[in-house]
Amino acid sequence: MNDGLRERRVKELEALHPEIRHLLNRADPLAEKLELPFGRWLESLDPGRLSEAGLDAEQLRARVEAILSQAQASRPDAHAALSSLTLKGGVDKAGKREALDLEIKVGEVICIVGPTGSGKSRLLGDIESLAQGDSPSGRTVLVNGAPPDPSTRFGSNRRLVAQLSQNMNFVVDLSVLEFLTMHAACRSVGSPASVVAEVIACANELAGERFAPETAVTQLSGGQSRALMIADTALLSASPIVLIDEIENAGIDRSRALQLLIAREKIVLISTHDPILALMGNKRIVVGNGSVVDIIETSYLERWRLQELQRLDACIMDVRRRLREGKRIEDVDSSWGPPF
Ligand SMILES: Nc1ncnc2c1ncn2[C@@H]1O[C@H](COP(=O)(O)OP(=O)(O)OP(=O)(O)O)[C@@H](O)[C@H]1O
Repeated sequence: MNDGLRERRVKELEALHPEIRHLLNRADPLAEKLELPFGRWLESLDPGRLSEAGLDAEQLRARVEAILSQAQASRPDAHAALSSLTLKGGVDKAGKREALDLEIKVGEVICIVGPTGSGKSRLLGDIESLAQGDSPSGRTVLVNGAPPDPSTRFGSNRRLVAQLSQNMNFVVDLSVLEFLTMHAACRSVGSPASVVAEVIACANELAGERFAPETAVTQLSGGQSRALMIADTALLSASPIVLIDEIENAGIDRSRALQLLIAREKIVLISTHDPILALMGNKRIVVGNGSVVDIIETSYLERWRLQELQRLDACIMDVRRRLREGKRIEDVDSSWGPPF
């Protein structure tokens, strides 16, 4: 154990992270020994009691050290140095060379489009694993123009990339408030209560139906969990690269979700079949037969068209809301124009 940890008072350690408090309490109810340095506290533990709790002193020390180093790695400044991501071509499904050399800068939003089965998720997977020619596509991903070091790729703190996959299933038995408070504590954010409140407010803005802070995360609907994870990623995650595999269902306000992520100076890559999302990026990567076949910059005229599409989308969202509320739609706003 390093001297710094040995000398730190138990009181200080347990205040740093909820999991440490939980762990130390399991080993020994803390009240009387809070002022002890951690090293002395470990020596004072009753081995019988420890083994009843399914622990031993060495395991306890290692776990505390791991939690502290994870919290350190996920601090906002841990990846402050990321400036670009470069994708270098591999081969398509037929083994033909892929002509790809794309540098993506922080702040850019890149959409990935292409038919079903064309390789959109594979491309996201390559970025998630920071592939080095060792995935089925043979692509290489560079961070700041160079191959990432193995600790970034394989370390337990691979926080460079956050991936929001299509299925979000919670397994922990916590309320939304407890879950987010724990995440805020792991990230050591300043004013955690207000950040947590902001995440909940944002998630409720994105989700079709509202949920309360006391709702158990396992009780959230698909759309609500997705909205919660998007808001959490935008406001609480330290990862500067965010990968999103489709924001599909349940009436999530997709435009607002993307705006939330764009505002955070991250690199965002989103695989989508949705025309509005596809046009919201700075560029779109077109994938076919397992390789990138084109990279298209969103033009001024396309952005203009996007506004039209967003107007139509707002109409559809409004109809959806009305129908869900059991209302009729004969009296909808006539300014909707041609579709009605
Ligand atoms: N370059 C490649 N070389 C070999 N296999 C590939 C390559 N690209 C994609 N694949 C494989 O092709 C299959 C379909 O790809 P993927 O799931 O990425 O498609 P998709 O575009 O995301 O599909 P969907 O739109 O239906 O989600 C996967 O098994 C994937 O691993």
